[in-house]
Amino acid sequence: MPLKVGITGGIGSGKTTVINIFKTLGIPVFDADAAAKKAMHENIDVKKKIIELFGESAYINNELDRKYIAGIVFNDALKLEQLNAIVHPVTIAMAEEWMQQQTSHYVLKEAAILFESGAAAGLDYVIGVFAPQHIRIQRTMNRDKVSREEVLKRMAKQIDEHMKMKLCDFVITNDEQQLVIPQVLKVHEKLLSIKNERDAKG
Ligand SMILES: CC(C)(COP(=O)(O)OP(=O)(O)OC[C@H]1O[C@@H](n2cnc3c(N)ncnc32)[C@H](O)[C@@H]1O)[C@@H](O)C(=O)NCCC(=O)NCCS
Ligand SMILES: Nc1ncnc2c1ncn2[C@@H]1O[C@H](COP(=O)(O)OP(=O)(O)OP(=O)(O)O)[C@@H](O)[C@H]1O
Repeated sequence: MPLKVGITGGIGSGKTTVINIFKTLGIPVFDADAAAKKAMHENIDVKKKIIELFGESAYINNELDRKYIAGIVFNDALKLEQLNAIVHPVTIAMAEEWMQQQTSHYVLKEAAILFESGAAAGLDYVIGVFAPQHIRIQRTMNRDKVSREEVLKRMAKQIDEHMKMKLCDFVITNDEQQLVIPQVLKVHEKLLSIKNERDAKG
């Protein structure tokens, strides 16, 4: 069984960018955002609950209207909590099933809200990807073509970044000053040696 390793960091921290380096090292990655989206489109029970919560206009031609839902949940804490309660347990179960099938030394589970969703509890280690807030805001505004206010609203639903990093076992700084690849290699080597030690102990 591989080590189960989470990788987290707030919106725009550069998780996807860092993960692409781990992928070149042959490490399988579970994308929790993508799994949540899949569940919201394909899981009949999840879809039913979402329609109960947001009404028929939650879907247009069977496609989740993400802009519409985002407009509600990032302005209404209770609705976000209710949406999370529908989606997160299903996503966590999907990740668990996927991780059990992998044969590598370790696997990565990527999620912006790994601690917030309770998913970190089932993992062996967590890697944090850190970037300062002003860089994260600018990156997300550029990538998603959204306003500063929209980015700030999502940030407000995520644990403070410094606190999040304190909860992590490893931190990779992606601030455009420090080189990222050597930091990834260091964490990779460490995880391989932990796994080897674990296997040697039986
Ligand atoms: C509200 C939705 C429809 C908006 O879709 P949209 O395409 O605009 O955003 P996307 O899903 O790509 O998320 C972009 C970023 O927003 C932030 N974000 C998304 N969901 C949440 C959440 N529940 N709490 C806090 N931040 C969130 C994360 O930083 C994420 O990386 C969508 O984010 C959603 O369904 N969220 C609830 C499910 C969830 O928690 N997904 C994240 C699982 S890790
Ligand atoms: N070191 C870097 N230098 C320059 N641009 C970067 C760097 N790291 C990430 N970016 C850019 O910043 C944006 C956000 O990065 P990325 O999509 O990897 O973040 P993320 O943590 O996965 O975000 P989210 O939680 O929103 O999904 C992307 O457009 C990416 O290309």
